[in-house]
Amino acid sequence: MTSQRVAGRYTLQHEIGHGAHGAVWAAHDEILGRTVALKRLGATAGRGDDAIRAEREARLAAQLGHAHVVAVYDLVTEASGAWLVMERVEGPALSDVVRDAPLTPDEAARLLAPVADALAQAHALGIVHRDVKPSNILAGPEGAKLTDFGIARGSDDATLTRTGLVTGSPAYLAPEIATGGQATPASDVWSLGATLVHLLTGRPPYHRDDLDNGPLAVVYRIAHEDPPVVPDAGWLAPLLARTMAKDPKARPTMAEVRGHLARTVVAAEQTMAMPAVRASRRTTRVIAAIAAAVVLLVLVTALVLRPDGDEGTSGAGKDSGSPGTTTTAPTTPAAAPTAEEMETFARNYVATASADPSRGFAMLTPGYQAASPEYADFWGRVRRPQILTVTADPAAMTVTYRYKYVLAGAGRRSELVTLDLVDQGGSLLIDNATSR
Ligand SMILES: Nc1ncnc2c1ncn2[C@@H]1O[C@H](COP(=O)(O)OP(=O)(O)OP(=O)(O)O)[C@@H](O)[C@H]1O
Repeated sequence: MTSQRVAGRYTLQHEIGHGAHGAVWAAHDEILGRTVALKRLGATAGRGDDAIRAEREARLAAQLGHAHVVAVYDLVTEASGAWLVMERVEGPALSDVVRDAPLTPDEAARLLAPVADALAQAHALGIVHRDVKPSNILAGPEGAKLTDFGIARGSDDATLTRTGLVTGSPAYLAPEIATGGQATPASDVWSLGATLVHLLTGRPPYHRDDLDNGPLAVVYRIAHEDPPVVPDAGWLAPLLARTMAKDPKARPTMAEVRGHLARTVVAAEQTMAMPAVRASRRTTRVIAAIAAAVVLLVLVTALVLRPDGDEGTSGAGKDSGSPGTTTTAPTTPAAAPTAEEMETFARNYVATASADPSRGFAMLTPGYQAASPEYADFWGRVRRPQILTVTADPAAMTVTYRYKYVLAGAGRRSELVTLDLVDQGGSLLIDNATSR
C-alpha cells in the first residue's frame, strides 16, 4: 500500500501488473472520485521513446473512442516519470484467462468479435495497432477491451518504422514483419489469428516444447514454417486458416473477420448455451466478462445484420436525442464531406452535447432547433455516452450511430440514431435526427 499521489489527484493503490515498459497501478482519481489505471513509463527504456509511445497511445486511443478500446484519460509528466492515466478494466488479460485451460471456439469468438470491431474501426481511420496479442486484450465486465496503442501507427506517423519489431511480441508477428516488411492492417489480421490460436490452445503459435522458444527462434519459424494447424479450432478453422495466410493479400479484412465472428456468435447463441463443463473451469469473473461481451456483440451484430436496427427506447431521442456536433471542428470540406468527416462529426457531437448541451444545440439548424424544445433537458441528463458503432452515407448526407449512455433518473439506454446533415458554408449542421 502506498499513499503516493501523482499529479496531485491520482492516489496509487496497488500494482496491477508489470509489462516491458513499466508497472501498471490501480489508483483513485480524487477529483472525479473513480478508480483508474496508471501506467508508469520511463522506468526501463529511454525516457524519450516512452514519452513518444505514451503520447501516441493517448492520441490514437482518444481518436478511436471505441467501447472495446481501453480509454486513455490523461498523460501526466512528473519528476518520477510519465504516467498514462487509463480506464481501469476489472478483469484479467486474455493471456491469464487461458493459463489454466484453453477456450472453446464459441468462447474465443465471443471475446474476440468486439476486439475485431475495434480494430476494423482503427483500420478505417488509418491506424494499425501492430501489437495485437492476448496480454493486450483485457476481459472486463463489459466485454473484452483492446489496449496498448503505444506502438500503433497512425496514418500521420510515417516515420515510425522498426519499433514494432523491437518492442512488439515476436510470437504474434506476421511473417511479412518477421522478414522486415511494414505493418499493415493485414498484419493486424494475422496477429488476431495468432491470438485466436493462443486462446484455443493455451499457447502462442509457433511455440514448440521440443525447440528453443527464444524470440529469434520464434521469428525464424514464423518466417519459414507454415502456420500451426489447431485440432480444436472447430468451426473457426476456416477463419483461422484465412487470417493466418502467409500472403497478406489472401487474408480477409478485419471487418470481414468481425462479421464472421459476430455471425458465428449469433448462430451459436441460437443453438447452445455457454458450455457448462468449460465454464466451470473458469473464474466467475471471466464468465461474467464473456456474458457481457455477448450482450454487446448482439448489439453490434444486430446493426450489421439488420440495418433497420432494434426498437429504440428513448423518447427523448426523437426530438432532442441525437443531433449533435463539435464546436472545435465542424468540418469544412472543400466539396462534399467524406464518410470519415461525417463519422468524426457524429462522435464529436455526442461528446459535445453531453458535456455542454448549449454548444450541442448550436450545431442544429435553426429549423431543427425550433423543433427540439426538450433538447437541453435530454442532453443535460445524459451521462457517460459511448459510441458503439458509426456509419456515414455521404450520398444521403446521413450518419447513423449506436450509442449507449446513462440517462439520469432513468438508467442505462442504447439507441440507434440517424442524423440528417446539411453543409452550410463549409460547416456541417444537423437538420433532423431520428432514433430507434
Ligand atoms: N487499463 C488497465 N486496467 C487494468 N489492468 C491493466 C490495464 N492496463 C494494463 N493492465 C494490466 O497490467 C499488466 C501490465 O500491462 P502492460 O500493458 O504494461 O504490459 P503487457 O501488455 O503485459 O506487456 P508489454 O509491455 O510487453 O506489452 C497486464 O497484466 C494487464 O493485465
